[in-house]
Amino acid sequence: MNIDLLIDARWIVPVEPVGVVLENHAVAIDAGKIVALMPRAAAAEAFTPRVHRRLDRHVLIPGLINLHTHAAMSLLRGLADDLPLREWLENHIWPAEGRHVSAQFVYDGTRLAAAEMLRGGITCFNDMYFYPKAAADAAVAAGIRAAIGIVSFDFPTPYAADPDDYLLKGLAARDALRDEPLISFCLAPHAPYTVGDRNFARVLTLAEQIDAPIHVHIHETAHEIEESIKVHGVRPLARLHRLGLLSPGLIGVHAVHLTGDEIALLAAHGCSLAHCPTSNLKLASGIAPVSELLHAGVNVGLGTDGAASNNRLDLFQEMRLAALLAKGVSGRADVLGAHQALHMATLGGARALGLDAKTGSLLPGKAADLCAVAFDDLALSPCFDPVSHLVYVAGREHVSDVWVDGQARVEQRLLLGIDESELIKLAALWQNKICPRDVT
Ligand SMILES: CSC[C@H]1O[C@@H](n2cnc3c(O)ncnc32)[C@H](O)[C@@H]1O
Ligand SMILES: [Zn+2]
Repeated sequence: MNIDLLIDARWIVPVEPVGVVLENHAVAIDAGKIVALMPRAAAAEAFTPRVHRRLDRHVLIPGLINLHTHAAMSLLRGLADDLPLREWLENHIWPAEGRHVSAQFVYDGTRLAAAEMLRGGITCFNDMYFYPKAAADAAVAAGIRAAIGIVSFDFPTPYAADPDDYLLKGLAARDALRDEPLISFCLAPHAPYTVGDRNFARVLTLAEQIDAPIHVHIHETAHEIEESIKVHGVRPLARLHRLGLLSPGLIGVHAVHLTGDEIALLAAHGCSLAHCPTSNLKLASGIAPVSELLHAGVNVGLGTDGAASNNRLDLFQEMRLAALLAKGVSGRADVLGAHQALHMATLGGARALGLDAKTGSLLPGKAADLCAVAFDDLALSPCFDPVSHLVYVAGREHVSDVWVDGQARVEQRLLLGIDESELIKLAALWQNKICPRDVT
């Protein structure tokens, strides 16, 4: 059978079924989709590929899925460090966004972020930012899969005047991108402290009408919960429950501060969470109870959050940190092992986004969203267990090749179709515009 691409690899970790590691297998790809996974010799007999890649010292995994980011914020990376969330947002980030964020800012910032993510093995990101059409256009230009947020706040910004304006602009972006196979949309109300009940009700109605997930920051800080009790009489999660938002379509971001009852509530409603361990630590928000959430059956994916609070868009870092923190806080070395961390960074994210029929694991019929990690490094030698090394040793610098929808986007560590030096110059131009006025 003639096919587009055959990739031989020393190891393939399909993620589904859980725990499987295939040695000396090949993945056959045609028209952007995975056709088969089989032993190399059998694949060589069965297929005549147009392109045959031999990755003899590599592990091939599904492309990583960044379940929560604000991609364009890469242009604000390092602008305000070492601050807690409220001070960071109110005194630094929101003023800077008010002065600088435009469609061009979002297009340039998202291209910068997409390039960093692709080079680090990320093939899909879930975005929450202003000017979603510009973010989607940048994702398409970079060739990365993206779930784009139809954002909403109660207050006006240079992007939109009122809650209806936010939703109408988001819907217009969705309409403009409806034929783009790499782009899907989520409703993205910012947080319970910036979105009122009426606005949440509109978001829910719209999410049901267009069958899209709802992606919202929730229970990020202790202060958020105290304020909600003062203003609404209940904790934020109880408020979202009261408004009917808890469902398998809900992606809660952060969820650092949860009671046992709230964990059970999230599990009972089939909600997903985006765990962002680095951002939660850097903003001193706390540590999410991930082992308890997983134990209760909550679907958990991994997010970087924006580069202004992380300050990297690096899911290898998030996998390792998620695993280490879960062990450290539980006092149990056996919680959140390497396979579970990889599952969170791939299929967990795909399930949350409702994209698991398309991506997140290497099953025949799914899109060929793939990441090859080169184990040709003394730090990765010897290798008794490639999944252990992926999580506990490897870094994004070991990513050698990336495909999205069967298209090569990174080859032998080089981005294809993206001019890195142009992006670096563009970032410097934005830095000149933003500084020194915004540095306080
Ligand atoms: C509606 S656009 C997104 C909005 O969210 C802000 N933001 C970035 N990181 C966080 C975070 O960790 N918690 C809350 N809000 C965050 C971003 O600056 C945009 O204004
Ligand atoms: Zn965020």
